[in-house]
Amino acid sequence: MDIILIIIWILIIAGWFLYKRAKIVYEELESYGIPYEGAINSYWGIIELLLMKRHFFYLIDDQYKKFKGQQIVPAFNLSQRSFMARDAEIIKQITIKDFDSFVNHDQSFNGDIDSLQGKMLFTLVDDEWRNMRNTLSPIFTSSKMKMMFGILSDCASDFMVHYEKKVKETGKLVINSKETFSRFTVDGICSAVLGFKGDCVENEDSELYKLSVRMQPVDIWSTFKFLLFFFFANIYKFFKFQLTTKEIRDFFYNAIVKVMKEREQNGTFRPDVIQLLMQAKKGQLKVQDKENEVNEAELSNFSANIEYDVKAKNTKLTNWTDEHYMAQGFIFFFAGYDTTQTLLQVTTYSLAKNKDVQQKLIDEVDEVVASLGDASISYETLHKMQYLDMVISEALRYWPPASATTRGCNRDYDLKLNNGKVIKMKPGDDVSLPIYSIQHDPKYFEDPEKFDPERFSDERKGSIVDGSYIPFGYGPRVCIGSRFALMEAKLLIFNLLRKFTFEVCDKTPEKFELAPNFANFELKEKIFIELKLRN
Ligand code: HEM
Repeated sequence: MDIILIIIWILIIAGWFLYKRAKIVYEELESYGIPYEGAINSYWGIIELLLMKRHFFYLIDDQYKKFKGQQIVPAFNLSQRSFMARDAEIIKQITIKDFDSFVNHDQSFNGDIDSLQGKMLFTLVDDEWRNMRNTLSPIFTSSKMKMMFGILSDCASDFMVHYEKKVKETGKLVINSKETFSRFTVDGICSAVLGFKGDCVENEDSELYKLSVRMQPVDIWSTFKFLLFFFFANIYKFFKFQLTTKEIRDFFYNAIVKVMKEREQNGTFRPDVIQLLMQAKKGQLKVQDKENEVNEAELSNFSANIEYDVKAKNTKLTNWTDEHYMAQGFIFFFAGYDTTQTLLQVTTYSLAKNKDVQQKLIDEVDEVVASLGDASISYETLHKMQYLDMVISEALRYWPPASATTRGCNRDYDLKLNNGKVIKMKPGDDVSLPIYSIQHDPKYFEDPEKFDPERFSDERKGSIVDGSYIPFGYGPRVCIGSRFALMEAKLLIFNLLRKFTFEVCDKTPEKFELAPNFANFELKEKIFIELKLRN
């Protein structure tokens, strides 16, 4: 009985302490007309996350919907002031126009917080980030993507051989789309980035596939560590937690550092990311390869990456260690395979549900196949497929694989609101960009719950407001791997639709509902769809 009383008192005091802290942090916002209620929601939201009651995505979306009409509202963090932008103009301002005041992703990240995660491009800050981004950008230009196109085409062919054999036995096959597409994207990223064949599609017991599953924070302990990493960086640091296990660190050491050394000794060459990382390490990688560059702006809707100048003021910070290169291999793998498999899940599910869209895409695929004769599809031809680009663009709007991203404020900054008031932002403040929510805001996208690729047609795409469509983020800190992801996803959809149609089956869920883990696209009910052999 005494113990229960003590616990109740501890909870009351902790609750009162948190309330007072929220008041100090957010009180100032009330004077700008930003409801204080938002701050309390944030605290309650974090408790729900800790208890694994809801997915992070729903907290963001609820907060976004609750404060209709506001341009900026409080977000979720207990270590620093945190805001959520719910306005395309503000997103544009923060990510592009005033980028120099918002260079980094989040203040809690830095090199010493986690030996591997702290050194990835995603988490590097300021000039260290600028230098690394400049070093790595040449790896993801269209000329380099063309170089890797053959590697990914081979992965897509292996996938097709495997599944054609299976489907032919009965004429149709029900697949667990998350597992099926994860196996493909792990193979793709493994072959194109790490430089060896993954064999996850062919080999059901693949150790690499099992490792990729273990990398996802789905169990309580990993989710808890992730939450500490994001929301209570000081506690995370104090206990010297690491998000990655020794097994994962060893895998990436062997896959990146060891292979780089071996290739250097043996003088072997393969057109993959690891080779480009070796060139980048020696400073031999040039940003432009004009002759082979593809003008993607001419070829597709949103596939083109704008190259921003992110030159560092202090260019001397380039003495990268082996751990830095290992960290880049890790982030390319981690950020690359799960996002792209989510895109494939959403695309195939949406095509199965929207047969008219699927038929229109099949018509385009057939037209391209007829024009190819015996030749294989090229990088340029794939990117010229306009309807495929529209479908993929809509899938990325409908369910963006990354439902939010963040920017940390790195210097005093006046954020002007439409009501004439100015929020005085300080170094250490965070702004989250709610990718899913803004892409589902009827203010920007009419009938947002409808899967409608026509939004991206030549006639209509011009009316999309800048800053409201941001599946790969926005500005100089935009996803570095977007070209790779689009190429991989388009290639597989093209190959699949040559042979199969996607059908809804008994086990296909009516809608997506995310499981209550922290961050990744893990559904309560898995998506099963049927692959049916085309006549
Ligand atoms: C459909 C697939 C993908 C989606 C939707 C996606 C989405 C995103 C988003 C939203 C960001 C944050 C951008 C920002 O804050 O403005 C990001 C960053 C990043 N992504 Fe992706 N991504 C995808 C695939 C990939 C692939 C294939 C790779 C690597 C091969 C990759 C590597 C990265 C890296 C390294 C960053 C950090 C960039 C930086 O901080 O400079 N992503 N991605």
